[in-house]
Amino acid sequence: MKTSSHGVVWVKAKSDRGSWWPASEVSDRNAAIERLGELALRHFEKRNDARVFQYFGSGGSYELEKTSTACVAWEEGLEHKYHQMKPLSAKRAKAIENAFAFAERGDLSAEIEANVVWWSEPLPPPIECVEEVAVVSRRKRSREAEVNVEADDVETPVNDGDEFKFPIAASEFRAGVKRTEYTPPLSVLSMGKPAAYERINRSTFVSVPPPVKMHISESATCECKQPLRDGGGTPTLRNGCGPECINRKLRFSCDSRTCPCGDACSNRPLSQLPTPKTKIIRTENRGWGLMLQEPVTAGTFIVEYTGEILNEADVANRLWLDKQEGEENFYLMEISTNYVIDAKFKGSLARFINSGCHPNCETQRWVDASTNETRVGIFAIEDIPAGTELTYDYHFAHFGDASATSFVCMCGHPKCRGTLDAAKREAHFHRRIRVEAMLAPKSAGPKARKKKQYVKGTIVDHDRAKNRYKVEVDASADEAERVCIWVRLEGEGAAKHAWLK
Ligand SMILES: C[S@@+](CC[C@H](N)C(=O)[O-])C[C@H]1O[C@@H](n2cnc3c(N)ncnc32)[C@H](O)[C@@H]1O
Repeated sequence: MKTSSHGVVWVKAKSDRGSWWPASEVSDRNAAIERLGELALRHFEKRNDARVFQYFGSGGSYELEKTSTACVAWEEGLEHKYHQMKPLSAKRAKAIENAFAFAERGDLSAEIEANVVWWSEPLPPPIECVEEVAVVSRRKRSREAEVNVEADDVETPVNDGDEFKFPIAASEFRAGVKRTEYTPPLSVLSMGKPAAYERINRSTFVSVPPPVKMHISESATCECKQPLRDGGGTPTLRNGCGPECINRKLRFSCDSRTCPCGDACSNRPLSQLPTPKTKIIRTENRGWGLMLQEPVTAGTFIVEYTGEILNEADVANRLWLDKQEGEENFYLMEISTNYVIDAKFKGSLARFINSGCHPNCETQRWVDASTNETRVGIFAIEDIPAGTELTYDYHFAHFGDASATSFVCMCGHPKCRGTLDAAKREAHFHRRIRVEAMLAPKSAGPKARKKKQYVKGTIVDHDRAKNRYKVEVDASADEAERVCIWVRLEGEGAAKHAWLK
């Protein structure tokens, strides 16, 4: 196991309000300035004494610091630095996660020399090592093995009083605790509870006019029959408007004023439906998440996605503010351009559900028959056991500036497509395919004739203009390098292909 973390340092820059950040010093100052472009030139052309750092977790950009920057080796005084990091922002947590993963790889001198800038974006390939988490108190230094810390409840902070929980320094890893693929135990870096927000059961209309009840003659009414009543003449169950209800089939929730099933109607507006028990948890690398606490079957309604309803202009304003504040979590759900639900300040537990490439839930749009209001519900798409984290596919659209948030998907599924970006996801990004192509085996030499053959590979790019997909072909035994081919999958000239599981 490599324990050296050569090259990773803690940096305390004046510009960062005096807190420590993990970074790596860059040896080729000129190359860094060139990468940063004009802005850096203007700042630093007169400052030959400036040291150049690349901050972890900063999205790949360099930051050049003046000599006032304090800098210590990664291993030194870690405990002390963590104390200074309270409260830990999501951005810094990500930076530390990246630095840990980077430090674990050992000697970085070659990469630093070559001015490699890969470490801020996707994590480096995992390496096998021992994972241990320490609990350190300011007064007495005790250590406990602790792997999955989760917030017990939103009301109870993970961290209490003087205790700070953090992953121990690379050099302190001890053998025989737990063998696993290295994933930095970020959950324990999170102290406290999710940022404050107001829990609301129904969306509030901020920049869109609130819905008004329509005249009953206009509301969509189903043709269901009143369900059977018990002896007293009162419906005992909400068993009206079942799967055959035309409103339900069209995803309209019935209008209680006109529904033939009356009180027995089960096709109510989302906010009136029963929901299973859930709990907020701290995930390893995607911030907070929502876990199911009781099993549900496929099709079960989980929770309504509520928030403040905004128009396009207000969304743009809020995004601008988010960018100024370095906000990394986005809670926007777009119904249409001028009708966006923002759950950042007000919302339901649905705001904690993360995106997944192999999700167990989906979003469904339902229209309230009495007001025509569109509401969004999260529904299970498979039977989900208790204790499972809930996920749905965000199909994340770039709201405004694409650089405002990270689009790297960290759902952790073996077939993760690596991105939250809807455009890439819809373009079959990272899907496995078997496709017919003209290729020559490499071992046959450069003059070998190409022949039609089926190859397996992964979609890595999409050329929208030409509607072609780039497939990275799996390297066969006689090929040292991977080959990429462009293929058309739809329309004229489409290659024969099949999607692989
Ligand atoms: C609606 S919030 C979900 C709750 C959020 N994790 C939190 O801590 O509040 C959406 C944000 O969660 C993060 N997120 C959700 N799913 C993710 C995923 N699969 N990979 C990486 N980040 C994810 C992103 O920062 C995204 O902007």
